[in-house]
Amino acid sequence: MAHRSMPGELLREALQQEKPLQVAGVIHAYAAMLAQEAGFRALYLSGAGVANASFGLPDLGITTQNDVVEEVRRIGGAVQLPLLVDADTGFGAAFNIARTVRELIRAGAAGMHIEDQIAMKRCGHRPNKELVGKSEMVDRIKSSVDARYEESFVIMARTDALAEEGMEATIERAQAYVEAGADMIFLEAAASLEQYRTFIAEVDAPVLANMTEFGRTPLFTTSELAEAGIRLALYPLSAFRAMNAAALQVYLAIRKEGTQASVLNLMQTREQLYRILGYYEYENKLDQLFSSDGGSGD
Ligand SMILES: C[C@](O)(C(=O)O)[C@H](CC(=O)O)C(=O)O
Ligand SMILES: [Mg+2]
Repeated sequence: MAHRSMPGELLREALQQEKPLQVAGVIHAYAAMLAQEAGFRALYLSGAGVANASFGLPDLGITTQNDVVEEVRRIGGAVQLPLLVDADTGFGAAFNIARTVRELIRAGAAGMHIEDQIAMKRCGHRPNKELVGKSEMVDRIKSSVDARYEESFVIMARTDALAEEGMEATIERAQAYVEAGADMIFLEAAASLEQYRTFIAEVDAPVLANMTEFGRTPLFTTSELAEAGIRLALYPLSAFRAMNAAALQVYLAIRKEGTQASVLNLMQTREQLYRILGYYEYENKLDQLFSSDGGSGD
């Protein structure tokens, strides 16, 4: 039987094909289909996205392991692309973290990132983040690596230390995380390309840069990031923010004008929606299987 690549293998392959690998945030299954249509090789499920979009909650460590795993399953049912998953602080202590890893693998994720904030976490681009000590984070990584029964599953360690502790301490942390088995490092909230360069020179693992909008990190281009040595460029909520702005405009227009005529240009057409869903193939299948002459006769 032909070997079918595991999601983790697909993510690792994609990392070789594109430098930096652009990773598109998708808040749900249909967004994943849109990102696939646009040609991305890797997708991302944002913790903020799950909290904000699916639950109307802020990104403060309120959603659960199961909330995230459920979303991973749905996305995996819609697309084949490898999915990197935001596991926040791992959803508990050592055994919970181990279960997070196993459940994510079972749900079809390609990898996850786990961060060094305390469980009552905040968005990485907000002030007053609080971190666990280096050794506690090392324990989180060890629990993750130990629980990984599919070896290609990517365990990425995210450090939020830069804003709180400065570059030297951040590098020390990242080195310890790699030593503990992290495959890749997510350097959160860097403020300049120079910071990426300094960090990458000292850390022996592929580094991800978070290009989230309206945060601490300027919106660097892929060529700027490539030049600085960045291997993954993340756009966690870009499409979500755009969807939200468009949706609000549509709601306001309908309410104010009594018709949606003026905002049709903001909308995807029925034809576009159906094409990306593969709707027509389903319809053909219906016709083929259940056409009126060969049917049950009702
Ligand atoms: C990447 C992130 O962890 C997320 O959940 O998407 C957020 C993104 C954001 O709030 O802009 C983060 O950077 O903490
Ligand atoms: Mg997050």
